Amino acid sequence: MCVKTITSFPESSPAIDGAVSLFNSNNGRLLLIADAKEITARRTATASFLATQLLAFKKWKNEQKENAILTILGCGVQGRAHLDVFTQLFKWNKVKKKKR
Ligand SMILES: NC(=O)C1=CN([C@@H]2O[C@H](COP(=O)(O)OP(=O)(O)OC[C@H]3O[C@@H](n4cnc5c(N)ncnc54)[C@H](OP(=O)(O)O)[C@@H]3O)[C@@H](O)[C@H]2O)C=CC1
Ligand SMILES: O=C(O)C1=NCCCC1
Repeated sequence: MCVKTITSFPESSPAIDGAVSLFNSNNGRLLLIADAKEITARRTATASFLATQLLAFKKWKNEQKENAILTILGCGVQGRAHLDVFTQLFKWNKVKKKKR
């Protein structure tokens, strides 16, 4: 059994904090408490990549793949996690990062 507790304070930096608690589902014992920031960052970026692959990459012709540009808007925790996952799993012609 697993519970994730998240706080979201958009004016704070980073905006998201929290904890993941994992319990043994046979006896209810607490097994671990982990940082939810890291897990949420990796989970969300991986889900974005899978969605992009199913909805876009699979339908692209070779020419579109060769000319693809990745643009990251906002360079916080999610921006960095998305940059990591999207550049590791797909080859881009150009990568742009937009900060304010
Ligand atoms: N769908 C999902 O599962 C999830 C969604 N989220 C959402 O993703 C978003 C980002 O979260 P996270 O990366 O953790 O937050 P962070 O606080 O780590 O990063 C937010 C970034 O946005 C930048 N930013 C804020 N306002 C502007 C602006 N006007 N123009 C350009 N950049 C701006 C900040 O810049 P600066 O450093 O200058 O302040 C900061 O780098 C949030 O809306 C959050 O709710 C998060 C986790 C999971
Ligand atoms: O963990 C999630 O999923 C979140 N979604 C929206 C913003 C906060 C975290």
